[in-house]
Amino acid sequence: MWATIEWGKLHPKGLQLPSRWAPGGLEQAYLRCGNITSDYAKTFYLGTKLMTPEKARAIWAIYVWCRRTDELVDGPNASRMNPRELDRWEERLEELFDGRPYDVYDAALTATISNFPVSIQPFRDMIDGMRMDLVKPRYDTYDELYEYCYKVAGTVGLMTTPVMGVDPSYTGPMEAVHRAALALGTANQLTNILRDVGEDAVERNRIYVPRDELDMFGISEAEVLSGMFSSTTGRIDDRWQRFMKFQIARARQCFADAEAGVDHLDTDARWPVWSALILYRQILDAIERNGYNNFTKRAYVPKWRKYLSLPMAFARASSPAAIKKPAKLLLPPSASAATVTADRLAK
Ligand SMILES: CC(C)=CCC/C(C)=C/CC/C(C)=C/CC/C(C)=C/[C@@H]1[C@@H](COP(=O)(O)OP(=O)(O)O)[C@]1(C)CC/C=C(\C)CC/C=C(\C)CCC=C(C)C
Ligand SMILES: Nc1ncnc2c1ncn2[C@@H]1O[C@H](COP(=O)(O)OP(=O)(O)OP(=O)(O)O)[C@@H](O)[C@H]1O
Ligand SMILES: [Mn+2]
Repeated sequence: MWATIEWGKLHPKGLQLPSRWAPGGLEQAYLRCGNITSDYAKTFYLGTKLMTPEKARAIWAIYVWCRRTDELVDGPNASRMNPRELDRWEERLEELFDGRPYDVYDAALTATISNFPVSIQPFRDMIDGMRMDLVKPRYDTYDELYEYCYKVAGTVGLMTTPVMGVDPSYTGPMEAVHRAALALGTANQLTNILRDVGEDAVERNRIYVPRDELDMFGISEAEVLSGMFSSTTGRIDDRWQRFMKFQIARARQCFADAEAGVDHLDTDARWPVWSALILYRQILDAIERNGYNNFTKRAYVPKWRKYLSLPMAFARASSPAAIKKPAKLLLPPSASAATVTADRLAK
């Protein structure tokens, strides 16, 4: 049975939702998205509470859609995943953008896109990123990896920026904000990849770090698959340490490219974004503290550091001086790879 619920006014086409999925209507749909967000990412959820309720719940709806998309290829049912399922997921996406959500979580997103100028393209691109994950276990170059990072993470920046909004006093080009949003997504994804090198290689036969860069440091694919420990010292191989220094420097550069953009966001969005940036970036420090062993040690940010970071992020978000910094644009992927040359870092 289909019931038109109170959000007809939100969407020009009028929204329809099976009533069994919307016992309390839109409010319930959003609340459920909020609960899922808080289950998966408590600190981040807390950050969204500083935003206006309209923005916060829109971000939760986007979060849940992204999380579900990721679960399709990464979750417990992932082994049954195939391109057909992703095609179906994309049809559902088109339908929900057309005002015909399939379930209650989709419905929250339908309402979101009618409230904020969110475009469908980054959502399509994220599904495409998941398709890449199904068929592409290796990356030859950083340009290839960058495309993957854009699709699975840069897209998140493009989805959420129209909800968070830019500061009314910002008069610069929107392009700079979008580039920063892309940079933060890329930085997070690169960090995620560096944290999980061992797990991805051993459990999933995936190597995301670029093959030509492994070559540059004289590292073979087989060595990555078996863990880069020196047979004489038993410690992480020197080549791997140098390689990781190079990778970490590039990820840090992406975080730096994102920084100026955060200050252009609307005030209430800055804290959650600074928190995400500061928390995620610390995973890189943790990899260093682990002596670059991302094969048998998982880099994580200890709780006390996390909680220390939140007031730091808050201070950073509230600092008016930060706004005066000139916007810095993200270099194109190959240029940005070139700025942090292997030579400089291999010392
Ligand atoms: C306000 C804010 C921080 C919003 C982002 C919230 C949001 C909608 C997140 C969705 C994340 C998600 C589930 C993506 C699916 C693909 C995926 C899993 C990507 C990886 C995320 C890390 O998740 P996790 O640690 O749980 O990974 P595991 O699966 O457990 O391995 C990613 C690394 C990508 C995360 C990317 C972002 C959070 C993008 C951030 C960029 C912005 C919010 C734009 C900010 C704007 C400017 C101008 C700087
Ligand atoms: N200790 C950690 N170290 C590194 N990354 C983390 C850690 N905890 C969570 N994350 C990542 O940071 C992102 C934000 O999540 P959040 O910090 O809210 O995680 P949480 O585990 O729910 O937090 P809490 O410690 O408050 O329960 C998530 O995508 C998560 O993968
Ligand atoms: Mn995942």
